[in-house]
Amino acid sequence: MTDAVSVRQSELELERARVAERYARLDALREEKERQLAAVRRTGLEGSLQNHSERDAFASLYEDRLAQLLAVDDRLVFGRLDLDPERAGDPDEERYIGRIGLTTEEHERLLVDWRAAEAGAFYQATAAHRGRVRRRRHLMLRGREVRDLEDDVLDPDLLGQEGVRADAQGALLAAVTARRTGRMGDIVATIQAEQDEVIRAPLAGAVVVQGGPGTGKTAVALHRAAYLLYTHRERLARSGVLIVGPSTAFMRYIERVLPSLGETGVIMASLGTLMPGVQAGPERDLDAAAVKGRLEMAQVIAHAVAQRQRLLAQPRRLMIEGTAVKLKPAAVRRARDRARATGKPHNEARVTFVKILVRELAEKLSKKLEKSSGAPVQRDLLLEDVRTSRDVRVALNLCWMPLTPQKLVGDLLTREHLLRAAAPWLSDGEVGALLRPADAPWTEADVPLLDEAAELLGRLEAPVKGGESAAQHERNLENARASLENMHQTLADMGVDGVVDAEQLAAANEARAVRRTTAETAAHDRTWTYGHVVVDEAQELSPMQWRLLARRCPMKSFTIVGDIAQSSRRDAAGSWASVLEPEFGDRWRLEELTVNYRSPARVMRWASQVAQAAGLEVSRPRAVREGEHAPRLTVRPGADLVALTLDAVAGERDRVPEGLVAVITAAAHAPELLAALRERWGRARVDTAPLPGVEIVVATPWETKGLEFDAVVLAAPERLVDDARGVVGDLYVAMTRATQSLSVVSTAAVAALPAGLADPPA
Ligand SMILES: Nc1ncnc2c1ncn2[C@@H]1O[C@H](COP(=O)(O)OP(=O)(O)OP(=O)(O)O)[C@@H](O)[C@H]1O
Repeated sequence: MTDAVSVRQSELELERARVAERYARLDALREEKERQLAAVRRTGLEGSLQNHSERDAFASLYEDRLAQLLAVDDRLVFGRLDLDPERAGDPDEERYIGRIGLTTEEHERLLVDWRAAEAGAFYQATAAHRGRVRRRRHLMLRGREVRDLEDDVLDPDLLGQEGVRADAQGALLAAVTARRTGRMGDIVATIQAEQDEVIRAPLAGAVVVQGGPGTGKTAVALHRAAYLLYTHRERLARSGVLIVGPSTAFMRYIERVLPSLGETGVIMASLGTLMPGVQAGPERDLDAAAVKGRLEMAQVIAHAVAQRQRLLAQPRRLMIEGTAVKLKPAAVRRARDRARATGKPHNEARVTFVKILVRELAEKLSKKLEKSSGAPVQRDLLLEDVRTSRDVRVALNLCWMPLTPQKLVGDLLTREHLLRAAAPWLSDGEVGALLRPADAPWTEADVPLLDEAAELLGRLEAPVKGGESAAQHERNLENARASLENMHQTLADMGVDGVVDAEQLAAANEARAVRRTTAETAAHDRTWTYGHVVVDEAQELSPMQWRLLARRCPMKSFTIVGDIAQSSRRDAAGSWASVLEPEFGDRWRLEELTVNYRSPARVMRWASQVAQAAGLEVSRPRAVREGEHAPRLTVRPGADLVALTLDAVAGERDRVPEGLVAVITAAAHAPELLAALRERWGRARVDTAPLPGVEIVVATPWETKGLEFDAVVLAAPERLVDDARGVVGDLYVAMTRATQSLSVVSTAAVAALPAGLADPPA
């Protein structure tokens, strides 16, 4: 054995022992939490606690911690920093970096959470600016086992020592070339300096992260969410962090990243699920999407609401308990104006409208009754008669009907006269694009319209009084305090250490409430305002979708990631400034990511060539590797697309054994290709999403937005551009999904191919 090999071997042995020590501590902590949890549950069963909610609060506290401890098992430790001593004469310092922080029972530090300030140097130190860092060591684990290590030596004094390499890139390269599973993984072990800067940017304000394909925007956005939750735990546990992505397929793709970083409390939503109670599908009609996305739709909705507050053309005779009373247009107008003047939303202002008219009608009725009977009547009793009169109810409803957002928007999109009245400036073509059958399902483009309507309509039931949440927190805190003594005593009796304070217990209750609203925010609380919102693939959002999101976080604390060039939108703005101007003005800052970790350089050259030929301004990130496989183009005019695609897929499966292959194609071709691929490779291996066991995915560009695959076969590229009415964004997205290899197949004439596609660069 050479010296270098033996040094390396002994270093590996050392690290294996150190890592094992940290796993042992993790296991011990898990056992402890399991014991505590079991004890709490037992106390509940024995009925010795004040009530179930106390037991549940404690149980959920322990469950949360246990879930976190369980989630970080894979590659718990991934780095070591060797540091100069803080003061001369001190010993050298070693710091292990991992997914969570761990200490020994004696409170000595075993592992530093990657998000802690003390871990920052692991990501930021460079040879030029090394700070106290002498060496950065990457520990490469599979599961719990240390497979390899790699040193990045920053202190020149260490260079030349046996087994030591400088400026190592192996950990990064191993990560970026690994086979894809169809689910995004975390990058916590190899976050690069420019990414780290974005991840650790301050919470306040809006940060826009622009970057070409594969620069890690999604990864960075998710790690930033984890960082913010760690750093601002108090604040964000209560208000919550919302992560928004383009589609449910994308949300599924990313859903494991945060749990693997020990964070489970975020709320994830696709553009179609942002309106509670509405599950909207994609908007397939590009014209309708374009009109619905325009900011002026806010005005259309406002008009539509105002037009549901109608006046009377002529007096109306109403029968109340057998007596006729007249409702006059002027009275309705006065009541309407006073109701509007309250500034309340439609349904809430209606209460005022109804109250005024009921009182006036009761007044008239009493006068009439007094006149006919000659005796005074008790007016209070008449109010009830007026309120319950069928005629009155019908008349008042005709003037000012209580409305749900679904009713308002549904009517608007199905009844031409209502639409034209609310939006007289729309052209016939635009009106035609918006109108749809009454039973048409909701689409993503409808969601902001519904949200706008909900805002202007207000609640149907009585409004909840303000200031509830602070008062509620006080009450929670009080309950928690009251229960603690009893709880601690019970736990102490059982020999369990209940290290929780009242504030923690109250926060746990509230955090649980936030988490419950993960599903329920969507289901119930449209007005919930988040502490931070992360928007991925942000170039896809329409102005109306931005308006909705701004409402979800009035503090405008946002992380916005995207790539303007990848937009599918025909009316896409050419710059972030114009996208963000309406909601953010100039109060946002731009960060750029410049390195592509996904696609090989040879794939990117081709994709960029196509994008530029179409006049798209693309970021040209530097790819971290050239790639092994030259991209392939097969053009056979008039041939069978299915046969060509099957051949190409077979070729890619040979090139990238055990790789995940995607066939990306237009919606019109997807069904026949899916059927043919299933026939050839079996049903279980071929599907429309990268589900477990699937080896070949058939999808449209929209469905693959944000995703990646080892190899991509792009079938009928010309059709993608036609379907997008000439917008090349979808084609560009499709070409940039491959981590290893790309084949393009077409049965069109070469002249019909999108510009730049016919001659792939070498
Ligand atoms: N520092 C890193 N270390 C290892 N892998 C990384 C790193 N940064 C990014 N990656 C990997 O590169 C790939 C692309 O990342 P990601 O999907 O976040 O890019 P993106 O910019 O959102 O791409 P797109 O805009 O094309 O959807 C992912 O597999 C991600 O894990």
